[in-house]
Amino acid sequence: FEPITVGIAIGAATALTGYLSYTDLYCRFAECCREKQPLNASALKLELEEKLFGQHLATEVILKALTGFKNNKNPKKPLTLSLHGWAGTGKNFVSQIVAEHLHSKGLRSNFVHLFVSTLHFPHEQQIKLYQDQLQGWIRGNVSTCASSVFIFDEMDKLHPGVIDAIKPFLDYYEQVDGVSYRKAIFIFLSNAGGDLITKIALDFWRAGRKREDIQLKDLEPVLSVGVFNNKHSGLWHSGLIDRNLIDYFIPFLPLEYRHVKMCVRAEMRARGSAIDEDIVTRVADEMTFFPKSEKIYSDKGCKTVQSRLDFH
Ligand SMILES: Nc1ncnc2c1ncn2[C@@H]1O[C@H](COP(=O)(O)OP(=O)(O)OP(=O)(O)O)[C@@H](O)[C@H]1O
Repeated sequence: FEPITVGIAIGAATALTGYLSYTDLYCRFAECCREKQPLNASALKLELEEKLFGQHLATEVILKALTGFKNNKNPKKPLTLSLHGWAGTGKNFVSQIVAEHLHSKGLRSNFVHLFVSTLHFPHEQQIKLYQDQLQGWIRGNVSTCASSVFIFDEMDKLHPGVIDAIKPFLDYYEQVDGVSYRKAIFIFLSNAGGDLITKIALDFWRAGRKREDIQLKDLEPVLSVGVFNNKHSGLWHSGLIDRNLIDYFIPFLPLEYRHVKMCVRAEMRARGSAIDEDIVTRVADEMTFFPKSEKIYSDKGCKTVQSRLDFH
């Protein structure tokens, strides 16, 4: 080897490691968009199994969808998940967990964006403006970070048509105006279809069948058609469904008395208190249950558990 060649090689190696450690150092203090960072599927599985109660279908589908998508080096379209179910059954809770596994700061990350219909798109007269803004926001954010996550809460309160503005981004295009959306993830949350899910869960219960025996195929087709035909679903006659751009319709089952108790215990644990079964029972007994005759499912899921616990 000539000394000059060796010198260049050493120089290049130093520059490279210097660059790498600089990047590492930088990303330790400032948030970086790590597009290629793999998903820790077993950690996600463990967290969902430990923390999400009574949602065997959602757990299974979310795991499958995310691992498949993140393991695919060349996805043909962004991942689109539509979460449906009764109030307080864990849709926001799961989105938060998923967001944290994709970008460690979760909902506080610069690459995770939460839109709430009644907050961000309240006026029916402004649909055109919202569509333009939405396109601009999404284009800007995906240009900055290809693996951006967009969560749309309260889809059922979104004026019909608003969401169709993002249809071009969800489609099978390699690029739209020079930006590729294929690594992005879109999550829609909605109460629409909650009645259909409850009906099927109730049918199983009345037939003496186990809740865990409900399969995705019992619910997914009913859900997609139901949501498409529901004027108040945010996806009414939506091109997103028409064009099969939603990859998974994920049902959240209504929560039973035993699940509410599990939520109370989880909350006590999170507060660092010892589990007091008397209090657990008292809090769960204060919740209201439906249908009137059988009183199986909690009206508000686990939603008011935290505030109720404050009174005990
Ligand atoms: N299945 C569940 N397992 C564990 N905890 C739950 C579950 N469902 C709800 N919770 C608890 O209740 C709180 C409220 O639930 P969450 O906000 O996720 O409901 P939601 O389905 O998004 O309701 P909404 O449709 O009204 O927005 C969560 O922060 C969590 O603490």
